[in-house]
Amino acid sequence: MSTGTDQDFNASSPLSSLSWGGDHLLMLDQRLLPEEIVFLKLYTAEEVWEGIHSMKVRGAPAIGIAAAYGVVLAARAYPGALPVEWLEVTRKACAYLATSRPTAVNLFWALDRMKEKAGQLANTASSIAALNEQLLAEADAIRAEDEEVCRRIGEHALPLIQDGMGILTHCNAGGLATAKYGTALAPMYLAHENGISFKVFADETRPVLQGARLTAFELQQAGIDVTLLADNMAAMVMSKGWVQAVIVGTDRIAANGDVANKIGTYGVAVLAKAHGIPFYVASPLSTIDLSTPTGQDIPIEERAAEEITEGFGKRTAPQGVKVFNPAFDVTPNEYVTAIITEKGIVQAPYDESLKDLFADND
Ligand SMILES: CSC[C@H]1O[C@H](OP(=O)(O)O)[C@H](O)[C@@H]1O
Repeated sequence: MSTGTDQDFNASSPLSSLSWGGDHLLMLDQRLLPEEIVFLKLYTAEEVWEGIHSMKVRGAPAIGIAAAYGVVLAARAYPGALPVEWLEVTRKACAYLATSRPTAVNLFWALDRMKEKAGQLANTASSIAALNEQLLAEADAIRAEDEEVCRRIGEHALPLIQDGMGILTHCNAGGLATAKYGTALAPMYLAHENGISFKVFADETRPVLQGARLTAFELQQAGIDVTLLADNMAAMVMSKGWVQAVIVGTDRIAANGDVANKIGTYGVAVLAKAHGIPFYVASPLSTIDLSTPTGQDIPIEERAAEEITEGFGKRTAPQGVKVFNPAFDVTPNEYVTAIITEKGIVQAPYDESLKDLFADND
């Protein structure tokens, strides 16, 4: 396990995906990027559920943060004065928001934390208004902690980026997927701020095009050299010697180090291994799920056929054709060179090194 420096950095996504507006959650509609920048004011847990499910907000940490504020909105809507009823409202909101998407463990991690906090608060002799203020403070803390966690991931990963390197990434694990900085993109922002010269190759990441629409957008805005690739081009750029490292994010890491991430990541990992290129996964501890034994136990979301048959705004496949649209795949741990966390970089054997990360949390 390595230890990072205490550098700070300001660069990140040019836009914040989520912020609290006093009585609403302000959510950037990421489905409209990069052409349109539209912020939505959400006033109910139902609107937050829909924002997560339809991917207006996406990215494991951002999904967890949005859900936390969704619980706050539900609690604030309780009209009564009984803490026991208030607690029931918050618990129902947590269960409801947990149905919005199945794979990113940050959603359940954040909701479990909000549920635990609500349980603690309901046992105090506070007014409902005070309970709501303290529950909001917990959602704010989840957001603020994620920002610090991503910054630390950037610091620990910084030594992996040297002058002249080419780095390939898949999907979007940038500031838009988190509170700020991102996970996989955090070291890229920090390296750029430190004057390191490197190139990024961003897979467009079909079918929702998070790489083209979000990663290319974020990095271009930050002045980072980014080249957009169709997903079937990764092998060629690796064969040309243009890529010296792959850095991706993740939605859930199982206890054995298997990594669930955006569909297509597994293929990139196999290609990286075939070309002798290190494959790094940037992950907050909140995305590591020791209660899930292996990658085969991770629920993989399947999304609507239209994301594939009409993803570019026009039909590109025959009516009635069968479609398989898994939103994630699982990269077996043997393809993972190292996992970069806010506590440092860990390597195999992951069933031990991941457990050690949580040892001093007990
Ligand atoms: C920093 S988490 C980013 C992670 O989430 C993305 O999935 P989605 O856009 O469907 O929420 C993708 O797997 C990214 O690697």
